[in-house]
Parts: sequence; structure tokens; C-alpha cells
Amino acid sequence: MDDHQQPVIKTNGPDSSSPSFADLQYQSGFHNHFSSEALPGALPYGQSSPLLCPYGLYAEQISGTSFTSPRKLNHRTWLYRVKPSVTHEPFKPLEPSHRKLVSEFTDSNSSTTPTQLRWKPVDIPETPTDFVEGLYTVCGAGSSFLRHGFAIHMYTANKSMDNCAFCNADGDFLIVPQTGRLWITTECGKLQVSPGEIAVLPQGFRFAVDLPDGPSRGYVAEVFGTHFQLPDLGPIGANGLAAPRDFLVPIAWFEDSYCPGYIITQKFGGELFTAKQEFSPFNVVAWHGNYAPYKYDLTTFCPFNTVLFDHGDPSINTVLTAPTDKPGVALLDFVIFPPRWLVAEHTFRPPYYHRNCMSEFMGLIYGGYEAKADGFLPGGASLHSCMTPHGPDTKTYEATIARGNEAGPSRISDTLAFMFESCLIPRICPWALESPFIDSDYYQCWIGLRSHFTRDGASAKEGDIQNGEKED
Ligand SMILES: O=C(O)Cc1cc(O)ccc1O
Ligand SMILES: [Fe+2]
Repeated sequence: MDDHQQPVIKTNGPDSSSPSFADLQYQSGFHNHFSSEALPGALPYGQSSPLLCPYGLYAEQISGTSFTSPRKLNHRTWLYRVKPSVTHEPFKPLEPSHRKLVSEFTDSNSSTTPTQLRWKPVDIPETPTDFVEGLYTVCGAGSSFLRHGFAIHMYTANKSMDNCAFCNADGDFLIVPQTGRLWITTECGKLQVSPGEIAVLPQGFRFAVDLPDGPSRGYVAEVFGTHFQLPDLGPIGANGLAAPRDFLVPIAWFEDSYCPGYIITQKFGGELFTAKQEFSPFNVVAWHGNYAPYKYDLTTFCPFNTVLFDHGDPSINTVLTAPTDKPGVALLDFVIFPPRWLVAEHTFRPPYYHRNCMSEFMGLIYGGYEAKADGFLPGGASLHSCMTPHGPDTKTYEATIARGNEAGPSRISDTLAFMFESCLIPRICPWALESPFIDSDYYQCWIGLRSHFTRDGASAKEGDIQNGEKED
């Protein structure tokens, strides 16, 4: 993690009339101490909280960790804004009838099953639905109130947020768009996030999502009580996997506009509250600090893999990890399965059959997944909870064996799958279990796996697999 002061203050002229997301500039680095100003001299010099700030701005701090967190874990940012965030009417609960968000998983709002679960991609809604309206929780564990847990949400949306912003008081969002770009305006500036990229919106930041391509669908992992970090690299050394410089943070951008009836929707304990104000919350003219939204392009990930034999554990492809207090035990790992070469000799190359004390939620951004010949589709999802057996489907197993030991190097191309993996056991929301998109035949993909056991120890022959016969 870089921990140095950015020597250069990044500037961006205000352009409220035509914010161009396509040619945005960013600051680079992971959890760096960034500085950015949209007007020259807007950032106070030499102190964070002067009696009078440049341009008559208000100074406001956002703390992402306790004041007394150790320095290397301490995250906070100073925002210099036209009006402070507090200038709004009281929060009122939003009608709960249509809400499908959960942040404290109990037996009254979710249930548990060890069964392998899979969902087909959910249709984009026909009625106008923005990012917040289209967000629903699939599963999770723990509690935002107790600052320990996670939630996995998915969204389908077809319209930009209008005269409103969202703020999540419960945890950090890691957003994985699967289709349709997101133009995310945040208090720190703007992010363009395309499918194949991810964005992290840390707890407490206000943001609004525009959909330049119309329909969008994607996945969101939320963590309570901790933040995403880069994984340690151990024996890999100083380079590889996600590089700190490929994490991109916005530069300051503001609008100083009168917006009657502007709504801030705050997620607090999984419930939504709204408050009215008369101005845009994107009124931060300058900011400095190490607590900020960021994005990351998954194609910049440098994968490592087996170069001789056997199948490495998927942790080798960890992009970001939200830790627990136990070393090596993640509250939530974000792992990807990117395009890469497979070269292992005399090795079963697809994922092995396994049971894991961690729980695995998977999604697919594009292409196919190496362990499933059919049924796991872009925009779909699967959940294999703690100790639930899973692995390649019958077709994948048979095709792999039929290819045999002579398989040379092969490139897995045009695919991007990912996994959210947690040490906590997820409870599943009723609407996800009862969804018309659930694949109730999922178990069938393994039912055809036949015994190839031969008492004399002879290995299966290609013909056995292809014609369905077995020699005894
Ligand atoms: O279950 C899965 O498909 C994810 C996964 C991939 C892999 O290569 C090894 C283990 C694992 O859980
Ligand atoms: Fe797995």
C-alpha cells in the first residue's frame, strides 16, 4: 500500500453543463494520500481546518475508520464544499413495501440451505428503475449494526438517478457491472465504470449512478466494519496480481447548483431513509485524504498460475480482500478467473471437486466458465456455501478426460468470472430463493457423473467416457 503524500495537486475545471465521463482524468494509487482541487488554490495550504477556507468553502471530514485506528489502517478525507452535508431536512423512512435490502441477517428475513444454488440472469425491468430502486440483496451474514458481516446484492436498472443521490452508512460497496456502463458521480469526483471494471464506494460517500448505455445489470458485494485491501503477495514477491497504480481515484469535480427537492437516500441498517435538500451534494471543490471511491480495470490484473502440474487454489487470483481479525481468514475476498494460459501437465486442469469451509458466491461478466459447460451464464450467479460439494459439471469432466494427458498449452480466452468468498455462512433472502430465475435443476449437472472405478486400477480410457461404458 502506498502511503506517501501525492506531490501533485490534481485539478479539474468545473463543467456542470456537460460533464464528460469519457475523457475523465484520475489519480492513481491504492489508499494513497490524494489531493485534488477543481479551482486553483481551493485546497487549504498547511492545515486541514482553517478558520476561513479558500473561496469561502466549508471544511468537512469523512472518517472511514475510528479516529484512533492505527496509522496504517486509518482512512479519512477532508472535503472543501460549498455547503456542508448537514444542510438537509430530517431523514424519513422510505416506504418499506418495495425494499429488498438486508444488512442484518436473521431467521426472520432470510434462511439457510446447504444446497448448491444457481440463478439465471435476471431480466432488465420494463418499468423505469434506477440503480437504487433496482438493487436487491441475494444473501449475506452478520450485521451492519455489529460492524461485522457482508451482503451480496445484485441490480438491474434502466434509468439514471435523477435529482437524487445514494449514501450507504452500512458498509463499503464493491460494484461489478456485468452489462452497461455506470457513470458514477461521487463527492470526490466522477468515475466511468465499464463492464470488466469494478468500483469501490466506501461507506458514507454520497454518489449518483447514471446509465449512459441504458440498461445495466451487475453485482455488488458489501462489507461491514472493514475495508478492502490489496492481498499480501507472500512468496510471489513485490509484483503481480493487482498493482496499486492501477487503482484510479477521481479528481475533484463540483456543481454549485440550486436543486429544489433534491433527495439523499441513506441506507442505514438495511433500511432506506430519505432527506430533502436544495442543492447538489456534489459541491466539493477540493479534497485531500486517503478515503475515497476508486475503480479498477480487471484486464490490468497480472495472473499467476501453475507452470508444471496440479491446480492452484483460487486465492492466487485475489484482487481485493476485506480481512477479519484472524490472519488469512477473509470476511470477503474478491477473486477473478481472467483469460490465461493453462499449461499444467498430467493434471486435471478445471477446478477440482471440492468442499470449502469458506462460502463461495460466483458471477460471470462475460464468456463461459471453465467448470460449467452450460447453465452458468453471464449475469447469472451461483452459491456454494460452507462445505457444500461442487466442481465441474458432467460435460466438463468428460470433455477434460477425453482430451487426455496430451493436452498442450491452451489459452482460456474471452471469459471473466469472479467469486466473492467469505468465512461467514450466508443466509439467503426469500426473494432470491423464490425467484423465477432460480435454476431448480442445477443439481442435475452433476448427477450424470459416473463411476470410472476399476478394481484392477486400470485408468479410464477415452472410449469409456465417450460411449458411456465402463469396464469392470
Ligand atoms: O468453485 C469454483 O468454481 C471456484 C473455484 C475455482 C478453482 O479454480 C478452484 C477452487 C474453486 O472453489
Ligand atoms: Fe469452489
